[in-house]
Amino acid sequence: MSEPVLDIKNLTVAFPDHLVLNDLSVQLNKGDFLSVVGQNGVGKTTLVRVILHQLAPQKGSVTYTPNFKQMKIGYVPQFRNIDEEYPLSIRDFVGLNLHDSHLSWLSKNERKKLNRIIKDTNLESIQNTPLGEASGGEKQKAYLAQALINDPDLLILDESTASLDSVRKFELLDLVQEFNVHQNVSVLFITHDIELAQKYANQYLLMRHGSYESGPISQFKEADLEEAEHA
Ligand SMILES: Nc1ncnc2c1ncn2[C@@H]1O[C@H](COP(=O)(O)OP(=O)(O)OP(=O)(O)O)[C@@H](O)[C@H]1O
Repeated sequence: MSEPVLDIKNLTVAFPDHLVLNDLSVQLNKGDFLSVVGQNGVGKTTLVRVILHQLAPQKGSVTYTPNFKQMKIGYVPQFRNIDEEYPLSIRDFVGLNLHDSHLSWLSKNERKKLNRIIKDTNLESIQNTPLGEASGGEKQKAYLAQALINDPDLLILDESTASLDSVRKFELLDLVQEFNVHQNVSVLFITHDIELAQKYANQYLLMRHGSYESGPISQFKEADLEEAEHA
């Protein structure tokens, strides 16, 4: 039987002026690739903020296995442009997540980890390029490598493929799929792109204002999303 990584039960989040999440329950098992879809403002990022303990729900719970403290979570944000003058190379940027000590240099082990992730995310040939000079697809790959460097149990992609062209979207998600399949990293993928949502996921969560639907991706009906997107 699959082991739950996240068990989200009856989650309710309200801001002073409106209710955003209303009794949302969904489970993410070890090795799942869960696509989360739904129209703008339905609460996808709010859900992520609750999972990351940045926001406390009014009701409901998220249970982490083994527990929140021990769970390693990697996060890849939506594409944002980085100043051309940004001084760090791609390699140094990816390595930022390794620094958990006061030392300003990397240990032998950390260097090994960094070399491995740079290689596994196909960044070797451009690792010394300043991040500010990299293309959009390369920047997103650098964010992905940074999120993966500590071998997360859960990888959250928050519209990370938005504004990439279709070749780069598939390239990024092919990489994610490698880690999902071969290293059993569970993935929560927020997207408006139905093609990607269906191609890579084994599970889906369709969010509507106040009602939710989830299950194996084979049961996902595009018509439901269209209806939800235009509700
Ligand atoms: N701190 C806050 N205070 C008040 N309202 C908020 C706050 N954060 C989010 N909201 C509102 O909650 C709703 C859900 O926002 P959220 O960002 O979770 O939606 P989303 O589904 O991720 O949307 P999108 O697809 O546009 O990113 C929106 O109406 C938003 O304006």
